[in-house]
Amino acid sequence: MATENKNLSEYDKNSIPNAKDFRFGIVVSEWNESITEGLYNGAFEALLENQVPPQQIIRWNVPGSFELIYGAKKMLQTQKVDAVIVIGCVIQGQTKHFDFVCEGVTQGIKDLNVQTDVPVIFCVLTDNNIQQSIDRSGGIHGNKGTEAAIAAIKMAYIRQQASMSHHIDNQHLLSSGALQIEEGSPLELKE
Ligand SMILES: Nc1c(NC[C@H](O)[C@H](O)[C@H](O)CO)[nH]c(=O)[nH]c1=O
Ligand SMILES: CC(=O)[C@@H](O)COP(=O)(O)O
Repeated sequence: MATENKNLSEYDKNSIPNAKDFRFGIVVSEWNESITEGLYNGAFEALLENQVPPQQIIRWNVPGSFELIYGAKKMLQTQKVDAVIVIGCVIQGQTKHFDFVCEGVTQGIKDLNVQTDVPVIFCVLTDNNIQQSIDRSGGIHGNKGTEAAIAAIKMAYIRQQASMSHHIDNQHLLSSGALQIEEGSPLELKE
């Protein structure tokens, strides 16, 4: 379904896990600032609406969308967060630079999702013109920042559940004797 057939800001509030204990990082590109600020506001408000305290939301700015990769990587390395949202707006110019920036950011953020344990949500508009960006950052098609915040909550919850099930599996295996960990082993569970 294309964006023009859905509102990016609409979501079923009953389907959203409780997010009050999650911490979120948001890395925001300064290129096309009027658009990225609108996307950030959509994301920030959606997190607040789902009980995330503002003090649990960390914002960093980077020069452009290509720097979202490094910014997200350093946030993951230095901050205790349950998900990161990267926000950018790339608009077609006169040259092929658009293609390289879009492809580079897409692949870079994909790589972070593969290589690290914390989900990184892709909130980067890749538009033909500024009107398309306006329409998707609080305009007629809603706000992609809102969509990204909801995705971040859902992915943080999936990460939390996966971690808990892994721990339960270990406990079950230990209690059943199927898994034996030598004393002093780095795998030894500390109570
Ligand atoms: N043209 C756009 C850019 N270009 C800048 C790059 O993202 C990058 O900052 C530069 O190449 C230095 O590494 N960035 C956007 O976010 N949006 C654009 O439309
Ligand atoms: C995505 C870009 O870097 C692009 O907007 C820059 O414009 P131009 O291709 O005209 O240099």
